[in-house]
Amino acid sequence: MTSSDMNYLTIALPKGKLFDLSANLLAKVGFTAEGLSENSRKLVITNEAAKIRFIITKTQDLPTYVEYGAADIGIIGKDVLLEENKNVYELLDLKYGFCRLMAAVPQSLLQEKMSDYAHMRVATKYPRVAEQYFHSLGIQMEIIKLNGSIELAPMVGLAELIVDIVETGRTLKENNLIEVASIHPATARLIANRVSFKMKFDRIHKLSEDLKCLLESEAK
Ligand SMILES: Nc1ncnc2c1ncn2[C@@H]1O[C@H](COP(=O)(O)OP(=O)(O)OP(=O)(O)O)[C@@H](O)[C@H]1O
Ligand SMILES: O=P(O)(O)OC[C@H]1O[C@H](OP(=O)(O)OP(=O)(O)O)[C@H](O)[C@@H]1O
Repeated sequence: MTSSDMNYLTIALPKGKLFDLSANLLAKVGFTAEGLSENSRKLVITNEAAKIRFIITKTQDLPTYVEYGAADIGIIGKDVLLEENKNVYELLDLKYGFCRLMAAVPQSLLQEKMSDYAHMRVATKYPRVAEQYFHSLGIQMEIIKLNGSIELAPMVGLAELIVDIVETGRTLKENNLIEVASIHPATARLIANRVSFKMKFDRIHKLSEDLKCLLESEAK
């Protein structure tokens, strides 16, 4: 299956926190399929009548599916887009999934200025974002890539700092971590494969416009 199948529009949705919000939003503009659920073990769900195909991916892999055209479009957090840095079009800010990328340290390691953290270890799920951020400050750090529960790393001496996303701040607070730098805000984005955007322009453009109108009307 490839999106070169001109009859279908293939939409990638990520498992996890953005799945339900994204599936519900798309349903409101008529893009849905029977059995579309994060809990389903089916990874490809097709609506034959509407010529829509959904694929369900791991969050971090979604931009890769869209870059290679295995999906025409997808929905993914800006944090993941910044980290994965794939060659895709970002069409629309969907204004949900609010969080921000930031750096934090345990209270006991708090320094006066960012340069005081030079050469310390940073645990993160976002090594590229972390590397770029510290590089932009002219600070060299040792980046340690982890896949989750990042807040654990400073508590057990794996790293001094973390770079992660924060939403409510509850996880930081419960683990005695203090935010020392805000790196980038993030929300869910509609993205498109560059070739698909040209070849299936009418469908993708209409979907993007319909979503934009819906978000504007819901914001009123
Ligand atoms: N509190 C939050 N925690 C995590 N992600 C959030 C939060 N708020 C918004 N988001 C957004 O939701 C996206 C998906 O989060 P989720 O935790 O499902 O990611 P994941 O990497 O798939 O998780 P896991 O690796 O645990 O399966 C994030 O990339 C981010 O854009
Ligand atoms: O500010 P808060 O509202 O507390 O949310 C932030 C937390 O949520 C995310 O973790 P997630 O639940 O995705 O688990 P993970 O650490 O395994 O990625 C993120 O990595 C933080 O740990």
